[in-house]
Amino acid sequence: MTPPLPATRQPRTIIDKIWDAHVITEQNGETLLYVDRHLLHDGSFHAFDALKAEGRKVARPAQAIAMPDHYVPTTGRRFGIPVADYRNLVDGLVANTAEAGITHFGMDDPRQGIVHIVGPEQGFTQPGIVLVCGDSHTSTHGAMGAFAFGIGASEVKHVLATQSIWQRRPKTMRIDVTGTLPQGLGGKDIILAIIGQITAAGASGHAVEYAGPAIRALSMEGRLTVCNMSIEAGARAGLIAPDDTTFEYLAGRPYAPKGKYWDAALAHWRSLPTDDGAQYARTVTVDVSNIAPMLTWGTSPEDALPIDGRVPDPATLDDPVRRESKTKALEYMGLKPGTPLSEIEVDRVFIGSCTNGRIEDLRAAAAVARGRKAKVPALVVAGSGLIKAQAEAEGLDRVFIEAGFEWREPGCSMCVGMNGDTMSAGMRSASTSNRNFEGRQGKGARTHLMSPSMAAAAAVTGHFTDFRRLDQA
Ligand SMILES: CC(C)[C@H](C(=O)O)[C@@H](O)C(=O)O
Ligand code: SF4
Repeated sequence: MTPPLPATRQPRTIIDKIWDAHVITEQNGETLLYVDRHLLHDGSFHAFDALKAEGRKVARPAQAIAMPDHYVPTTGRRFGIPVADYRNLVDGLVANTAEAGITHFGMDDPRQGIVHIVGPEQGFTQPGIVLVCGDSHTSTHGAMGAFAFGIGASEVKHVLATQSIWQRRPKTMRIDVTGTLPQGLGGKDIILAIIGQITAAGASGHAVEYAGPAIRALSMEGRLTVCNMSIEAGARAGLIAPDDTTFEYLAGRPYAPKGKYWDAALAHWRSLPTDDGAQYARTVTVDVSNIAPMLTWGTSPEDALPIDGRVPDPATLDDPVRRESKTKALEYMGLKPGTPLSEIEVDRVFIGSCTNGRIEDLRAAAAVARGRKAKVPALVVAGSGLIKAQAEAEGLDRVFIEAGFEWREPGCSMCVGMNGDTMSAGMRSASTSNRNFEGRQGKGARTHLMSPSMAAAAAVTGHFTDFRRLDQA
């Protein structure tokens, strides 16, 4: 009889491979994982305060980068931050990182932006690494083949002090995205279709690998959008095996390895994809060949439908708990069952965030805005200073400004409104961000999630519109 293969020779998923390579020790069902890279933002002050209170120091400052994103103003930056509370947080990050010797991209540094945009952009995010950040959308970085997840403030302190973190091994789940995505649709449509199908709790407790032809065909930007919203399906992390798209994106970026180190890294990265025959706890298939541009109607990202749909009727739901929660959602959203989505009017448009604030997103929105005029106030907020500069070099800022859109400085902005970019109660937005929870963009504000093309189409028509049929709208 042939002896069984040792554990490390069994076919493994990419998730298992990265996990196994980072185990330091195990205790009571938990694993101490080595952390390769750590991202810090202006909400990290609790962790620095706690570290100081314990008289401890940052163990590996070279393995972190920091930047303000949540609290930075998107206008009038050269006058500083007028609100003292926000200013103190942004200044606090400057002081904490200077003391620890951590690289910091300040508000006037062109590299500043949303952490989840800047990590990949700088090549700080790489395949095969464990990357953490005190922010739920850290799953974004999984698009480059990293095992990346959000952590809480006390865990941020632990990582600062030890460069390691205690974790329970997540269950693995594969989401196969099959079919050919219709022309003009992108990562946002895919992830909204996935969450619409599996629900906001569909991946709870799992680390998800997105696979299949529709994922392989996506650009790096589109993949980042998909992985960004893993957390909105309840996943602990979401990742995509690295391939030539990943390597081409990474080559030459400031933190990417160079010369012989690049060659060695590439050989390692090519060994990461899931082995044939590897087992996942769960597998789900989502076919995207026939989807139309997707948007949400309710207060959960799972409330997603194609633009040719109608507001659903909760009365038709069998489960009383869901019936009640969806009825409440419609009440909050001020919508009636049966209303065609394309007849819903909007008051505000937000194009930006770590979901859709990348150059490809701005190009897609500009293609719709070009030669048209915004009917409602629309904000365009690049995900980083470098993306803003690139967009300006391509003349996209002129396209937006001529169409009556506002062209702002980089940050989280109206995705969460922590910097004051909010809208008032009862207002309705078309937003390229990732969360449509009650109050997300201001108390009583109503958020509809969609792609940049769809948000721009809403801006120029004043209602939700299939951007592919704009000439008939
Ligand atoms: C403020 C921050 C910690 C929060 C997060 O964890 O995601 C924010 O980025 C969000 O998107 O809600
Ligand atoms: S852009 Fe939005 S989702 Fe992303 S980190 Fe900022 S607040 Fe969170």
